[in-house]
Amino acid sequence: MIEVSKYFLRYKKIIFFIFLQIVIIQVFQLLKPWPIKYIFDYIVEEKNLPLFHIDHLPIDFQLFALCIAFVLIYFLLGAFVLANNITKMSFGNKILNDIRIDVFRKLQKVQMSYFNKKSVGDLIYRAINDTQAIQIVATKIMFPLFSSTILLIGIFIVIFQINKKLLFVFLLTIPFLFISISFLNKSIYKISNNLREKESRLLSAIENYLNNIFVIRLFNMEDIEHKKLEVTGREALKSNLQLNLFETIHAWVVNVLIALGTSLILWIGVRQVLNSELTIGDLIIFISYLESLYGPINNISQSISLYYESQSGIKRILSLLNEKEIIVDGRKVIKDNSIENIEFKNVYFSFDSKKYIINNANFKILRHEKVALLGKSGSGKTTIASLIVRIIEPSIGEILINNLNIKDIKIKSLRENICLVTQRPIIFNGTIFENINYSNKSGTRYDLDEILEIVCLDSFVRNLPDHLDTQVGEKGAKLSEGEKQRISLARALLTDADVFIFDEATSAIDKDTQDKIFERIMKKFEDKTILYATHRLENLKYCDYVLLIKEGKILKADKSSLKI
Ligand SMILES: Nc1ncnc2c1ncn2[C@@H]1O[C@H](COP(=O)(O)OP(=O)(O)OP(=O)(O)O)[C@@H](O)[C@H]1O
Repeated sequence: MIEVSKYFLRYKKIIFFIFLQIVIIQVFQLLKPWPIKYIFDYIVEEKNLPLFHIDHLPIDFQLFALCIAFVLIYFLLGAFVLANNITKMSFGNKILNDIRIDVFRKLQKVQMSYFNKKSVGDLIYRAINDTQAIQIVATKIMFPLFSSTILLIGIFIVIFQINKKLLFVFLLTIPFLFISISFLNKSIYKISNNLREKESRLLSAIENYLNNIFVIRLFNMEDIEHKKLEVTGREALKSNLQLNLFETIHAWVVNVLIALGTSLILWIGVRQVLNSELTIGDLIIFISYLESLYGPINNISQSISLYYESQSGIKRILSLLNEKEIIVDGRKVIKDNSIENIEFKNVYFSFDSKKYIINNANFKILRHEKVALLGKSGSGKTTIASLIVRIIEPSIGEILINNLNIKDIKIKSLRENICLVTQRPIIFNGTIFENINYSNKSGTRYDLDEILEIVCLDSFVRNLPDHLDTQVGEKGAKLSEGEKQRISLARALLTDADVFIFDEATSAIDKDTQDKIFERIMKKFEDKTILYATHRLENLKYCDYVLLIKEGKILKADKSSLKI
């Protein structure tokens, strides 16, 4: 709870305002039956009201005033409840937003190995559902608990003034209520924990299904996949039913105990009225308070169950927010166009701390050099590229840029100056222009003609009816793999990076087009440092020398020594 409280403390003023509204609301709640009491005890008995020195006024007018007061109390109560709900909702949404932003920020910082351990479905569940647990603490636990406590105290004070004997009878039922509630809460906590895990598993299964729908069809796996989904869905449903069942039993036990207490109080109260120990007006107040008295107790019990339910969500969110294996940002900024060298010094890298993918890498790339990273599939080319832009970090050794440890450099500055084009192009749902212009933070609509020509997309775009404003579909569904790669390349070339890393960025493009693209890039970006990963020997003609990766070792090689 202490860790969660920082989200609340940011809104101290709003919280104070909400508490104030709650106090006013509870005062109106307590006032509700009083006009009726006065009508029965004074107007019906044709006595003058003791209130507000209005005993000289006619009885009709006093009755009218009490009727107006009755309506006014309900009107003002409703108005304050409305204002309170709006304030609570906006506060709850603010907290939810803050936590979600922190979750997304954290996801940007955690080591990539974190994503090996967690499925996307699980992460979506944490970001959407688990974050709501903290919102629930605020809106459905903290405030209802406060308002119920205030109302309970108010009711106890008033009833104590009216009739101590009845209050004592009522108080007897409370321990039974709480004992049974805490017993049921334990079961609810266990089931809700289980339900969260199952629902997160179901979300992962659905996400997996939707992502792989193409392969599922190709291999006629529909029936098997549907069965898997059915089993996961059934498990989630079972937990959901269990939770529902326990919540219903919970409400049942509470209601029976409430009925028991109420009948006891009525039994004694009515007899007191018959013996003239209690006025009818007081009994009306009493019965009315009884109804609202059990409301707060019920609220408190529900808040306790919700507290237990929300614990598992909060735990899951905190485990993500407290994840220790993060990439810590550096402080030093690289000036634009100033990268003189990139050096690997005794670098080892392993995804699982067992086998080193990169095994004592030592090399230095100098300014303006064009370097090919050559290696078989799975040899570690992407790993080297990811290390340079600090998507992952060396297990041992150092990477230096301008003789500065990469860990000391601000990540933003690093990635502004070194641009990586990934092997698998990442395309967003939007237009071609939006996809290419993504890297342009200024928002101005650049003239893309030159870039389009370099990546051989000019005639393709020209022939489209909507040209650059053509929608590409979800993940670029309306484009070929080669077109996606060229859009991804264009996006990178639009940046003002000092170093470009192309990780097999043209692997899906035909040889002639690829040659044209390479030639144009090398000419246009002659003054840039370029590292490109490839497993095709014919691509070596554009480099000054080759870094050859074999079994995790990296050797510098002359391209003429390799058979092209
Ligand atoms: N997230 C990961 N977790 C565990 N192992 C991984 C992960 N990503 C890659 N690997 C392993 O690391 C090794 C190097 O992978 P990498 O992607 O760097 O190779 P590559 O040379 O780029 O291959 P390709 O030419 O096929 O793209 C491979 O054996 C791969 O199985």
